[in-house]
Amino acid sequence: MKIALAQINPTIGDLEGNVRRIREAHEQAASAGAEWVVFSELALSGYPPKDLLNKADFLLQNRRALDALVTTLKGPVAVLGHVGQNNGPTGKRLTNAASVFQNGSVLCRADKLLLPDYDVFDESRYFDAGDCVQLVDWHGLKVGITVCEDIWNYAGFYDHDHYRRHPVEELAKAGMQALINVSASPYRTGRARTRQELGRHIVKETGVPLVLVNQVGGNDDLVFDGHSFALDVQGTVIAQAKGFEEDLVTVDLKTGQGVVHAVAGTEEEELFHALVLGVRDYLHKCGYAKAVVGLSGGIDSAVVAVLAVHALGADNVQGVSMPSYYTAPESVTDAEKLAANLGMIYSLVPIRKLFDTYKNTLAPLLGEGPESVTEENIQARIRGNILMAVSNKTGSMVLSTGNKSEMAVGYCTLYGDMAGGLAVISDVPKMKVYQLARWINREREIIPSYILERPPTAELRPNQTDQDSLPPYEVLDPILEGYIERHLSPQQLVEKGYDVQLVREIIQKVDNNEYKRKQGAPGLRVTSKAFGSGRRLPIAQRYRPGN
Ligand SMILES: Nc1ncnc2c1ncn2[C@@H]1O[C@H](COP(=O)(O)OP(=O)(O)OC[C@H]2O[C@@H]([n+]3cccc(C(=O)O)c3)[C@H](O)[C@@H]2O)[C@@H](O)[C@H]1O
Ligand SMILES: Nc1ncnc2c1ncn2[C@@H]1O[C@H](COP(=O)(O)OP(=O)(O)OP(=O)(O)O)[C@@H](O)[C@H]1O
Ligand SMILES: NC(=O)CC[C@H](N)C(=O)O
Repeated sequence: MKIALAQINPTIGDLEGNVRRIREAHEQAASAGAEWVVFSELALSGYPPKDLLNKADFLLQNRRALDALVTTLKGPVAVLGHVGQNNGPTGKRLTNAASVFQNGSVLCRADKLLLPDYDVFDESRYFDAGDCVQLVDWHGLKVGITVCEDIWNYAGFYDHDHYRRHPVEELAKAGMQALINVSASPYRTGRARTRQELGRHIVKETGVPLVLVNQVGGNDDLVFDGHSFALDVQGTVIAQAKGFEEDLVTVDLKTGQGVVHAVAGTEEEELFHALVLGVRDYLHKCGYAKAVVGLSGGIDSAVVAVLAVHALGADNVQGVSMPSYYTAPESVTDAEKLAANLGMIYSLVPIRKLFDTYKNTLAPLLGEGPESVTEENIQARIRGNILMAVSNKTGSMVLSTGNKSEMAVGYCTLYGDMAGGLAVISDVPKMKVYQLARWINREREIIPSYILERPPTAELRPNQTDQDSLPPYEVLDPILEGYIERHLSPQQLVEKGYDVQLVREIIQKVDNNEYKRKQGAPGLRVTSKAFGSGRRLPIAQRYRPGN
């Protein structure tokens, strides 16, 4: 049985474009001699379609597109993820389905049995779970068809431990001889490895080969890394699609002969590709080709500029240096050097005069007295305003540069440096930003070395450094990771050796700044818990953790 793993990058709601991609991949697979072509979860609509599923016309378009594919695709069997719609009084709403069809006949439709509702997933808001597992008989070979989460609850291996069903075990009991899984499993650090570990666990326990086809591409905050694969019964990788790009690989389940691409180097390399794909797809899928970013001469904007240039091309990225009174000369020269190294567009717009005008204009309102956070924020907001003006005039999108550590504690200005369409590194803690920068510079200096060496500073008042307001990032980041990603209590953090007062202060800052993050641009999710759709907290609330 020769199978093609069709790893396509669908755009949510672009039925026409997605159908075209599906047809092209099907043709390519047929030319490569495949008998089956497997696509990813909800490949037809793109994953996740969210409340589009509440629109009758969207569902109609989906149904028509599916019908057209079922009736017109000739040749190999297709396994396609799509919205399951039920004609007649079945009592069901929609399902998250994978249909198996060939030359006009539907051989089976597997409705997803386990609907994830944790973190960024919200599936039972839209879908009903399927009733039973599905096996297709292919010339005597019983092939189990599953949809993503269906395989993530198997013999002690799970993402979420509240499901009562174990679809893989049910399939094994029903005599399954090969397992297919259509997935939309988003990237986070190490995820591709975890997926394969799960796969190896399944094939070893069940004794059947596994083919898993994952979506690739960015859809809003989520980045799908692809990395589709097939494993034989020993757990050997017999097909491996590339990471972070469309791909089609074939494998013969009988002989174990398949295309195996080398994947994933270091964690930093993977993160870099995930962020580049996230930026490219967010902008392109929103209809933007160009981006603009404020270049402060600091590490965050430098890394964002590098990512943007890789995602969009140097000619499509503009960096703007906007020095104020407190900007060190090196900040401007380094911004210029960085732009030159990247070959991107560079502009210099000093903001001193604008800042003076603001202060003079506001003096009657704000009174005399020393400068404070108010003036710090005015500078950040002048810069945000300038970047948005460039965006409006040139049709580019502003990329905001705040990292996860700052977003966590609110060390950022609303409508200032938080202005922008996409928060590129808002799920990357500051220490990781440095790691990424060192990886970027691994062969030659792209980010000027002084940017990596200087103490981090917002340069919004004389001689300011981040450490005037925050503990060193080496201390801050692990506390944030414990609190946000691992849900540790203050007491558990203290038991890890952190100062009790410090832990309390940091947690309070995180909790108090929910309002800022709610108003911030969407950010690319690259960890197990990002700010955004997977972390929903009330804003006006008074809960404080006990011990
Ligand atoms: N619950 C709530 N719901 C909605 N809005 C709420 C709110 N609580 C306060 N607010 C509003 O938010 C305002 C305070 O927020 P905001 O104006 O942003 O300013 P704020 O948080 O007071 O100050 C920003 C801090 O970030 C630092 N910063 C700025 C820029 C860049 C960097 C960097 O290193 O990258 C650091 C800056 O030095 C300063 O210490 C309040 O005046 C109020 O208007
Ligand atoms: N002088 C400047 N010129 C252009 N943009 C600036 C300037 N200062 C700040 N910005 C913009 O505001 C963002 C917030 O930067 P700031 O220097 O306040 O703190 P940061 O978090 O340390 O960021 P970075 O590491 O990029 O400096 C910057 O990333 C940049 O996009
Ligand atoms: N689409 C899904 O069912 C995704 C859930 C799955 N456990 C994952 O993240 O890989």
